[in-house]
Amino acid sequence: MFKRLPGDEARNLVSTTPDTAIVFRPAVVKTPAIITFIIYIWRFLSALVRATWRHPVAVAVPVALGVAWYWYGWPVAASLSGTVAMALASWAFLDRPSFARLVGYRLLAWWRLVWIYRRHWQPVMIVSGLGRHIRGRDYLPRLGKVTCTSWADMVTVRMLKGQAVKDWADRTDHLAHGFGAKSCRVALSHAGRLTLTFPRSDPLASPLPALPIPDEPTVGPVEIGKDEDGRPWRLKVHGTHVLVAGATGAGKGSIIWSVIRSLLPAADAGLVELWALDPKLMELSYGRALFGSRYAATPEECAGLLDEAVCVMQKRAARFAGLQRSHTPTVVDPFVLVVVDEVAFLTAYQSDRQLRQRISAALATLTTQGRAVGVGVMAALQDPRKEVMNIRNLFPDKIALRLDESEQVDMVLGDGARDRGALADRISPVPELGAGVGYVRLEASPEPVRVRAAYVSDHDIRAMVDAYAQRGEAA
Ligand SMILES: Nc1ncnc2c1ncn2[C@@H]1O[C@H](COP(=O)(O)OP(=O)(O)OP(=O)(O)O)[C@@H](O)[C@H]1O
Repeated sequence: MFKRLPGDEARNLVSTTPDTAIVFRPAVVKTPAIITFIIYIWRFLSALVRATWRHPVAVAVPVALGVAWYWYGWPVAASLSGTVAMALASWAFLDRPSFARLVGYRLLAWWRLVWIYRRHWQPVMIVSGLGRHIRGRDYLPRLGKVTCTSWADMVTVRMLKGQAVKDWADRTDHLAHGFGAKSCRVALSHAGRLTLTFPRSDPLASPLPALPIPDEPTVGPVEIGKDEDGRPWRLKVHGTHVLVAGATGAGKGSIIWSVIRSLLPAADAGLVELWALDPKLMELSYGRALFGSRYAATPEECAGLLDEAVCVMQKRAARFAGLQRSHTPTVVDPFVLVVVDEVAFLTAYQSDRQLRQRISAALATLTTQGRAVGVGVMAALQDPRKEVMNIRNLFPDKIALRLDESEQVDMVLGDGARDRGALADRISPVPELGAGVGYVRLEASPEPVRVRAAYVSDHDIRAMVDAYAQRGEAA
């Protein structure tokens, strides 16, 4: 026997099917044909005005050709279109970047809007659960503008009322596959509006050679690679602390060495001091001469060097107190960058408990108080779990290179970073494709940015040592 549910009787009473006792017929109000006609004409005219307003050139070209055909016949129209096509082809040939910016990417964006996004919008939204089909009506998020760059499509979307960014972030896989892309990133642009980024190609797929050493001493954001838009990746090291996390072979060394490389002229001019802690005795020992006496490898030496850095910091803080609130690098008070390779060797894997506590306390002191007085820490580590690195949140700026597990991404970059598209666990383990590739999340911006560090080879490091260690000795 089926259980009778409350309301079953009412369902039989109020029914639209003719075999039940009481037949309920909803009133049908017929809309006069003229009103429907006016609505369609209105929609057509407003779409026409909108298209002319938004795409004046795209509308003017076919209209001009149509007018030429009508008034002067098809040969004139054909030769006119030939001339326009030739002019565009020569423009593309002579100045590709400006042609791509002003014509190419706009045409591509229009084509992809029509052929990819508008065509698949309804099924992708319904199947992914971002749209609803209720009583024969579709309620879909509004597809906005599509903009193309050299590597990706940026699609603006107006969310349905009541939707949250997380609803979209949870469905990036559905969106990517639905629109034929490898991945999708979600960013909030305004209240209720999102920008979805669908990469078409990977501009960071090939390794970058080491960047030239700057001509002028610079402590400001240093150029160490490229971001996904093809712009130089400039990392701020003065006035912050940077944590670099990545599995073995992820390319942590390329970030450390690219930063050191770009600070060399400033170090040479006395505006920067590079202090190196190299408990693995692998990475930094290669350029040991660049650090002079500020190089430590054994845990005891590392603890000593960190204590020294805390001392410098505290003396400066005492001198600056009440006089200045931020640090400007000078020869008297240079910016001190403490570089720590594999910090977990000193904090988690260190068997001597007292030494471990001393090192952790020094690192915590530097990362909480150092940046205002010109002492920064840049630490690299493989395993970002809290048990291994309990002070990871004290680093304002974080970089996640290739990681082994998806949960580690948020551990490094902060909550929600993976949902926003920082897929560090999906970076290729093949060094040519993925080493040095990562996501940066800066203190000032919650959006993770995909980047690739330039590769500083052993040969480059030797050349750096030859050029700058000798100068340091001579000075
Ligand atoms: N930016 C880069 N671009 C291209 N290839 C790179 C880059 N960085 C590193 N590689 C390649 O990847 C290999 C591993 O790099 P690296 O030793 O720096 O990784 P790591 O993260 O420091 O690893 P580990 O923690 O084991 O020391 C290098 O030998 C090099 O061939």
